[in-house]
Amino acid sequence: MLQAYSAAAVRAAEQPLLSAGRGPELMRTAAHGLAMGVVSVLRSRGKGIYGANVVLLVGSGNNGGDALYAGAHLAARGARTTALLTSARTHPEALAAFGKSGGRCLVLGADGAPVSFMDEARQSDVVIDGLLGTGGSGGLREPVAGVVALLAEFAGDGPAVVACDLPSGVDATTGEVHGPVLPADLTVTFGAHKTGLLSAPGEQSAGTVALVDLGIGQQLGPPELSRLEAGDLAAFLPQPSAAAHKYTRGVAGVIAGSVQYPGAGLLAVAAASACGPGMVRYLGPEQVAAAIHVRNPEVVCSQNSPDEVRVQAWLAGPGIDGDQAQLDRAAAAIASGLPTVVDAAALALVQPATQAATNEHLILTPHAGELSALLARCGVLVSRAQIEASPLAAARQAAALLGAVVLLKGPTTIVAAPNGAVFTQANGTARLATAGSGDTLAGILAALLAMSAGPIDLARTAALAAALHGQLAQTDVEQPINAGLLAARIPAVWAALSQKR
Ligand SMILES: NC(=O)C1=CN([C@@H]2O[C@H](COP(=O)(O)OP(=O)(O)OC[C@H]3O[C@@H](n4cnc5c(N)ncnc54)[C@H](OP(=O)(O)O)[C@@H]3O)[C@@H](O)[C@H]2O)[C@@H](O)CC1
Ligand SMILES: [K+]
Repeated sequence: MLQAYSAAAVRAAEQPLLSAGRGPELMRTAAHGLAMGVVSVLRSRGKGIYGANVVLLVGSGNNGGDALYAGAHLAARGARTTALLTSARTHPEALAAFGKSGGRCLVLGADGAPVSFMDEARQSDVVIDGLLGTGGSGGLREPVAGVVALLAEFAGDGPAVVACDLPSGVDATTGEVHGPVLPADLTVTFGAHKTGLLSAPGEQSAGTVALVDLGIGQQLGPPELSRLEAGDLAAFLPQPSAAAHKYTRGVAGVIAGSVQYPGAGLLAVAAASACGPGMVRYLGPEQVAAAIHVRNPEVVCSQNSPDEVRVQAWLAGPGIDGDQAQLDRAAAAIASGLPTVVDAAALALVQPATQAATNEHLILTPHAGELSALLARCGVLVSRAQIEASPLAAARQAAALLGAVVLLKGPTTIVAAPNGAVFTQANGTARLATAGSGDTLAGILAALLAMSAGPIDLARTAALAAALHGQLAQTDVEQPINAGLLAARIPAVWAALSQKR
């Protein structure tokens, strides 16, 4: 499991080593890791260090110092290195080491970078972004911001970008992005993953993240957030025991779809069933049930109320807009006390928790717009755009106010629990942002809840569902995909993941 920490927590963990006078050693280790990252990027492009053109963007703090020491390492091995010093202050020892190794320095003027630097950067093999690290606050300021905006324009098919600790302008703790950021191909981060590297929108500028061990692991407290990796998926995907029968394997109840929107019911049921629970019960209109039976004859369909049937977990909400009977069933599922995934139209039925009615059995699965409406019901007015700019904070706030697990969909899916636990998953690609994809996720999650034995960790199960859902888009990445194709991929993807046990 990946674990990430705030900038303050990483600094606190480093402090004993700094107090013991080991700061220079830490910086050397960090810089060496950064240089190795640059070498790996050069190799992936068929180049060696000797004769490579490397450009450094150097800020006033230790982040710039790391970049300069890495530049010195590369210059000493034959790279042509040019640093753009962006502040009157530069880490003195690192600057001296860089100069001694043959690195060249140019200085940022009030009106921007020298033209020769921009030309060189455009033709370089790698740009090292060492402007701001954990000490940064707010976005890059002018004139650096202008330089970065220009570099970002040609970063796609120009030089590779390697970020030092984190892409400058990404908040290390919140993942918020203020102003222009140079999107990195590789981020070499030091000591521990920073929360901002595993949260949207910052994560989308980080590229691949490589961690350099600084030996501070023992000093780090509890993580701010966790991320399930392949081995965790293998361990946590439920496997039926030898003695299992259809009821012990779990029954997932699905309240989704309506005459007007039958597709949501079909997609949710198909996904839930493909996960292999003991049974899927569908509650909804006869017309939708008839369509479900064409593709999923194993599903037991009825027009019952949730109180009249036995399940281990519910999904309520996809495609039930405007269907009063379905909305009534959804309300009954929410009130049942069973683990319940609340999606789409059913989110409007959720009220802030009271002593009489807790929400601790609920997993809410909004997108940013739906979360904005949920928060408004708690008296917090934040727009969809504000949530997209700061999804980690919004998901946390909603989980605390509503007393329920919140799975906020987005480029990075964020799962926040009322007890403060947070998972983020970014297994999916933009390929999953298609109509009906959320219905599939909701169906998977309901099945996983139903199949879980013993006390269920709702947040971890939600993260597991998001990760499995994301993995469905990772096979045959060249093929176009739509939500209708996803359920059929579940068994093979599940089996492949389980083999990593
Ligand atoms: N700690 C350790 O043991 C180790 C730390 N390591 C490295 O140190 C990094 C943290 O270094 P750091 O604390 O010096 O801060 P850093 O991110 O370089 O920049 C802060 C400077 O930038 C400025 N500034 C702030 N905001 C700004 C803005 N928006 N736009 C422009 N400028 C802005 C601010 O100056 P100010 O403007 O406030 O005067 C301040 O001087 C960390 O990320 C890692 O790379 C590694 O070597 C391993 C060991
Ligand atoms: K940086």
